[in-house]
Amino acid sequence: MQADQADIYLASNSPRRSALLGQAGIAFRQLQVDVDESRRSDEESPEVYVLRLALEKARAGWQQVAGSAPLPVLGADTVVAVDDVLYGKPRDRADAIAMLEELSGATHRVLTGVALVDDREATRLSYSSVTFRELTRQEIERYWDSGEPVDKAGAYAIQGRGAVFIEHLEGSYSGVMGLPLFEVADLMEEFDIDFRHRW
Ligand SMILES: Cc1cn([C@H]2C[C@H](O)[C@@H](COP(=O)(O)OP(=O)(O)OP(=O)(O)O)O2)c(=O)[nH]c1=O
Repeated sequence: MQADQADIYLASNSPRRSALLGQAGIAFRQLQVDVDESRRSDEESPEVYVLRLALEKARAGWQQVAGSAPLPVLGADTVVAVDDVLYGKPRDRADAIAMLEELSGATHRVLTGVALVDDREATRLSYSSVTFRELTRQEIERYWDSGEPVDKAGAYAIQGRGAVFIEHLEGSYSGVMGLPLFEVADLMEEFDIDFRHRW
């Protein structure tokens, strides 16, 4: 797609985020950005952290395109949180198994920050509450072996096999999957970007 036919840039390598934007009928071009995803300290709350990262990704994208074909840039970041402990993508098998054992039979939060940046900057936060049924150790190990958890915050995918663990969801399905479409549409409206003419 040509930049001049797109509504926005998406500063993300996540295939889930691309799929969700496409689902809403938003035309976009993808940008590769690289930002430091480390948390500043334990005092940085999950909410502040995801919004900061979403903004940093969108700003990094805007720096790439501002001089040439300037369309607003969308960035997003997703974490799973249990109290103030954050679970991002698992480092390895042991990390994923520990995360899933923590999520088993309990309720956790999924936070996704989204940011839209050009000369302006705006952010939205999506907050969901997800309850897992009890998982057995064998089930967790099989799930890891399926390959699905590897690049997902909290080591599961609501859009995949992980759906069978979810007893209850309160919030936003697309937000848990990585890009909350209600909030994205709201940001687009704030920037006066009309994507619905394509519907
Ligand atoms: C909880 C959950 C997360 N995820 C994914 C969404 C995100 O891609 C990933 C969280 O990692 P992020 O660091 O938010 O994003 P990313 O590194 O994959 O992509 P980028 O920074 O380039 O935009 O977890 C799912 O796909 N399904 C789920 O149910």
